[in-house]
Amino acid sequence: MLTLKGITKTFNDRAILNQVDLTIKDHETLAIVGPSGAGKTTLLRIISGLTKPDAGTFIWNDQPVTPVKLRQDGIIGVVFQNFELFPNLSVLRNITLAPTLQGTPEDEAKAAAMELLAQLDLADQADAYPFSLSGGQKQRVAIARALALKPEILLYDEPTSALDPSLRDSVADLVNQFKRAGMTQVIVTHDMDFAQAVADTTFKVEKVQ
Ligand SMILES: Nc1ncnc2c1ncn2[C@@H]1O[C@H](COP(=O)(O)OP(=O)(O)OP(=O)(O)O)[C@@H](O)[C@H]1O
Repeated sequence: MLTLKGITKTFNDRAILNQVDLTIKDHETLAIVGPSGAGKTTLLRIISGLTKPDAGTFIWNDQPVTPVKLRQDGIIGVVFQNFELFPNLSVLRNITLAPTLQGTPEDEAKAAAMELLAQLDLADQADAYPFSLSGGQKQRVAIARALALKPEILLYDEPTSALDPSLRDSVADLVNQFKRAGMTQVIVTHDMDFAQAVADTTFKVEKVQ
């Protein structure tokens, strides 16, 4: 369980998040919703260790922790809104890069990546480069890349917004499949129908006046 307490963030003297408390329970899928500009992405970036809060504490399984450490330790994985794949690396290499940098032997990392690609219906794209993939395929590679580090919590930033609306249901199916497998997931979305289709819990970020 990850607990955030008193998360506060100001940009250019404008308060975006003010004393936000949030608990992410094991195995739940939590949707972070709220109006545009309320600070949803900022909160996700703080949980990912990509943005430093001005104040606040994080407790992981009863121990104080920093989000940077959680991400470095592979406890938190992130699927970015625009996928952020490495354009000069094949699909397979996009997925094996972080595990091999962390010391997993190349063969082992490749075998695990091929398994993930097969699960995500992408096995035939292992040698492709990101430019040749559809939006939905890029997203699944981004998900495979995050899963390759075996995170305990998977974060998604607006997973439906960079995709054709017709793909929304397939993203919901995937998220629900991971949920059934026991994954803990946190999803920033402005899409209330999507949130309703996947979330066990909804957390609303309010705009600070
Ligand atoms: N690095 C930054 N520097 C300055 N202002 C920022 C920065 N990042 C975000 N902001 C501002 O913080 C506010 C919240 O942004 P954020 O992207 O977190 O909102 P959001 O709820 O995710 O919005 P949306 O639904 O439109 O994506 C916005 O007004 C944004 O302009």
